[in-house]
Amino acid sequence: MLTVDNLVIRFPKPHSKLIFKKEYQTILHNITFSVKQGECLGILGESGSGKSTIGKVICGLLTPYKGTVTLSDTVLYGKEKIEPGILSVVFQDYTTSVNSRFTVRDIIKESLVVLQRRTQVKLDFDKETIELLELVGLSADFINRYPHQLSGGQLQRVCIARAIAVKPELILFDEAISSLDAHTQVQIMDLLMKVKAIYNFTYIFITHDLPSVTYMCDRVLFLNKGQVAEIIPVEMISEVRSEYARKLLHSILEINRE
Ligand SMILES: Nc1ncnc2c1ncn2[C@@H]1O[C@H](COP(=O)(O)OP(=O)(O)OP(=O)(O)O)[C@@H](O)[C@H]1O
Repeated sequence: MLTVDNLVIRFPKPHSKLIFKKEYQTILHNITFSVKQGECLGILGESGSGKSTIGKVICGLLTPYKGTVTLSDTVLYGKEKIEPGILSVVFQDYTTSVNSRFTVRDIIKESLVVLQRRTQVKLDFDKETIELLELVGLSADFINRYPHQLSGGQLQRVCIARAIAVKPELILFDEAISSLDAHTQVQIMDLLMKVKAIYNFTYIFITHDLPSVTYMCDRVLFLNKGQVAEIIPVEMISEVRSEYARKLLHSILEINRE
């Protein structure tokens, strides 16, 4: 289970007029939510609302000014060290999230090495990689390919295989399917649902996209200017109470209609 409690993130203002003191801009204001084991939480909000900043805190790229993030009884950013491989991230920009000089074998092996170290069980890397490739819908012969020899959808499948390979507690998807075409998006969402059912993974799904939230998520968190406007089960999404969530849903539906 992931628990985010009273998270505050602030950044120094770039053009502060103060000379001896830094001025700060608060980006996330006392964010509190939790995600149960096996649950998928969608984070929906306008551009600049702070969605990716929440993701960056959870995956350790940013340290909170205040608040705590706890994953399976481990306080991230506390004195305890995060166990490597406890969480995985899949970003939108799959081209820059892999080393272009690595083959698919090398990309996935990085995760398998972490898993081997954690479990102290010797792995047959090629066998595990081929199984993972098959799980994400790619045949064994992809193992020797380089990123430039793959389509966007295929490369994102490799990134998903890499994320799964460490058997993490939680996988964070930050706009992970947004740049794929509609058909590939549906295929990848089906794949993610299948993988989640097999491993009972916990997912956080950051997106602008309402249909993917309703398709994938159990609950949705509406983020407005760095504040939680509302958290609601997906099947009750048409009954949102906060003005922000109502307006956001309305504007998304209008755009989709056009
Ligand atoms: N390192 C940083 N320094 C200063 N400001 C930052 C930094 N990172 C993000 N911000 C600001 O924090 C705010 C939230 O950014 P964030 O990327 O989390 O938004 P988002 O909801 O993910 O947007 P999008 O959907 O466009 O990706 C933005 O105003 C952004 O300019």
